[in-house]
Amino acid sequence: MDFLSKELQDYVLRHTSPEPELLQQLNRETYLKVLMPRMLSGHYQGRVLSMLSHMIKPKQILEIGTYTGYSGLCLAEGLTPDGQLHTIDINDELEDLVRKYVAAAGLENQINYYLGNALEIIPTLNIQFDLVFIDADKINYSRYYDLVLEKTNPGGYILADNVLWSGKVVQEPGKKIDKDTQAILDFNLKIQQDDRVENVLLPLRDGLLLMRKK
Ligand SMILES: C[S@@+](CC[C@H](N)C(=O)[O-])C[C@H]1O[C@@H](n2cnc3c(N)ncnc32)[C@H](O)[C@@H]1O
Repeated sequence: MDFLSKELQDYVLRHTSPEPELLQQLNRETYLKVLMPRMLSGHYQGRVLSMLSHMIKPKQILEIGTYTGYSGLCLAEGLTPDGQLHTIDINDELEDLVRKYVAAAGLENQINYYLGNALEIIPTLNIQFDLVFIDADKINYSRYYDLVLEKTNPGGYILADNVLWSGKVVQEPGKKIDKDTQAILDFNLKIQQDDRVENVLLPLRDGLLLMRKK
């Protein structure tokens, strides 16, 4: 679902910094070779993630849901020179592609890629994060939040993608709510009621929830 008209989307993109060449290549290769390429953040959201990361200047970033590595490379743009990004994905079929682009970006020493279930890997990470990006299976968003909140520094940020879930969060009353939509509804409500964080839901692409740990 598009929340802006095609004309406005084009205008917004024409007034946003261009997509870096390497990310254009990764974007193209994902669309050519990988299933469900719409999962990739893409030019506009990628520039937003990069801008937010530059504003935060994180030393430690956690990303849940690497996919082909696009959003991770965007977030890594704002790392401090000695900073590290930790990114987790359960799908090992994308490993070669991810590692190829991490190497092409010259970030092999700053990006730590973990293959496996994020619910099992996060508890093993003995790291405090300045920025966390939740972008994996929607059903587990609340669990990821519970796992990462204690590992987020006070004043640190947690971002969650797809929180408008193609507009299904406001579907007609009486219509059956599927499991993923219910999980997103529960997650959004939980954050709104949690006074340990301040939160702003941005209607950006499929909805990006920004949280700041107090
Ligand atoms: C929406 S895609 C991530 C897109 C990526 N962040 C981007 O913007 O380019 C979601 C990813 O989460 C991964 N995923 C799903 N369940 C997972 C789990 N339990 N642990 C780790 N990764 C998982 C999927 O394999 C998929 O690659």
